[in-house]
Amino acid sequence: MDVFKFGGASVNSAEGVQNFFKIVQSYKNESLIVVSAMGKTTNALEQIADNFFHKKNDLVQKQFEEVKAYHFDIIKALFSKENTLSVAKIDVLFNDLNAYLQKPASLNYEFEYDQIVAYGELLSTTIISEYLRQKGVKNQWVDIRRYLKTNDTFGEAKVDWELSRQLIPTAFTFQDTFIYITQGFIGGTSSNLTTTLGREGSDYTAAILANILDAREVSILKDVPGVMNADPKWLPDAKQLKRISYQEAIELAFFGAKVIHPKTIQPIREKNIPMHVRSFINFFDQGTLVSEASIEKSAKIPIFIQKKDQRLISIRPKDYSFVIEENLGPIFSMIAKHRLKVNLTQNSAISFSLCVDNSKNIDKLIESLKENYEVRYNDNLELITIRHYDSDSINQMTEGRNILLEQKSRDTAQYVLECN
Ligand SMILES: Nc1ncnc2c1ncn2[C@@H]1O[C@H](COP(=O)(O)OP(=O)(O)O)[C@@H](O)[C@H]1O
Ligand SMILES: N[C@@H](CC(=O)OP(=O)(O)O)C(=O)O
Repeated sequence: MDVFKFGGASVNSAEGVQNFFKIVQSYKNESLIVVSAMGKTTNALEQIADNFFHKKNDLVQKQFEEVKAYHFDIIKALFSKENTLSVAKIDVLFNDLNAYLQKPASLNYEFEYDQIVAYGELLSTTIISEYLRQKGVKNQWVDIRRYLKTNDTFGEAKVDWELSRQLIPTAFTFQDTFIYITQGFIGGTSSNLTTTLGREGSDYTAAILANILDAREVSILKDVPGVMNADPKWLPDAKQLKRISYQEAIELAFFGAKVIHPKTIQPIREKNIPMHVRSFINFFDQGTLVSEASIEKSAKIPIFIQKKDQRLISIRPKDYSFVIEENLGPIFSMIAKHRLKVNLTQNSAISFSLCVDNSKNIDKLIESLKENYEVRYNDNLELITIRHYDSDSINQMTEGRNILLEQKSRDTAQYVLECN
């Protein structure tokens, strides 16, 4: 059995869904297909959740109608007039969501977020499963929330592996069907409340299912030919990497290469399952193979990762005491409490610097830190990471730029730079 993951970009239009059908139709093995919300639907639902929580009802209704119209444009192009049954199934989901939005919100923001945002994947998978059925491709739609169990950390739920290992094999038996369609990114608590695994978590869902079901391989379908040595939207002459090791893939994801979700590699590596990152446009092209095998020469070329919108925070104890473990412990627990992603740290005797993704929680962190520390920061910075760097690649990235902080290890060089 093979696991596929189709991201939002692959199914952002009726043509995308038709292309999905062509790929599935041409594939002859048992397939479990994980799908994300269509296009930028999760972003739109995030806004609805935010306005719902803050009781901005007019905006909620307007944005709900926009999401509905976007999906119905696709539905109209896909379904025949006679296929009222499929359209009715999709309508049920919109009616459920609309009914939810009419009720008062609870006081738990993350809970409300998950209940609303999960509709993106419920809608996309229903539309796709029904379209395949209309085209005569037998498949089974699975509500993954019943089988992929998590704790109740809404917004970033942790997988309950023990329970999921018991339940997931009961859903995907391949007895009556060759093809399963299910949702990425979402799960359910043991009391069946909807949760999400964190933004862009569908790759992770594919990896979890592959691990539990001992898949033969995983294919992640993207709008790029594979993993490149840079985001081609940033550096257009980026080169494709034909083959990389699990370790390299984890490093790339950790440093922020958006092409693979950071949590994806661990579950497939544990079972030594190969993963192909390949184009949904040219599905039969080779793509990038991620596996145990050592990095090929091609992967040893410099790999560039850009993270925008960074903040560099410098912290100094007010009493000029050394920055040692007893200071670092409380600083890191404050960072964890505010759920911030630290991308780089550096310390001297009496100061500690960290480079973090900008987010609304940073100001709260800075306020908390100011109780015991002097805090300074720079905004609107760029963090560039170069794996397998050499002097040319460093020059290419830093020449003529103001470097605020730099750090090098044997394999990786990182630069916090002012934006030009
Ligand atoms: N090293 C890289 N190689 C390939 N693509 C990359 C890389 N770094 C960032 N990307 C970006 O990742 C995008 C694909 O990932 P993503 O948008 O998350 O796909 P999806 O949401 O469809 O799963 C590409 O369009 C590309 O801009
Ligand atoms: N739809 C979710 C999950 C996801 O992984 O999406 P995508 O595969 O399009 O990145 C999100 O946008 O966060």
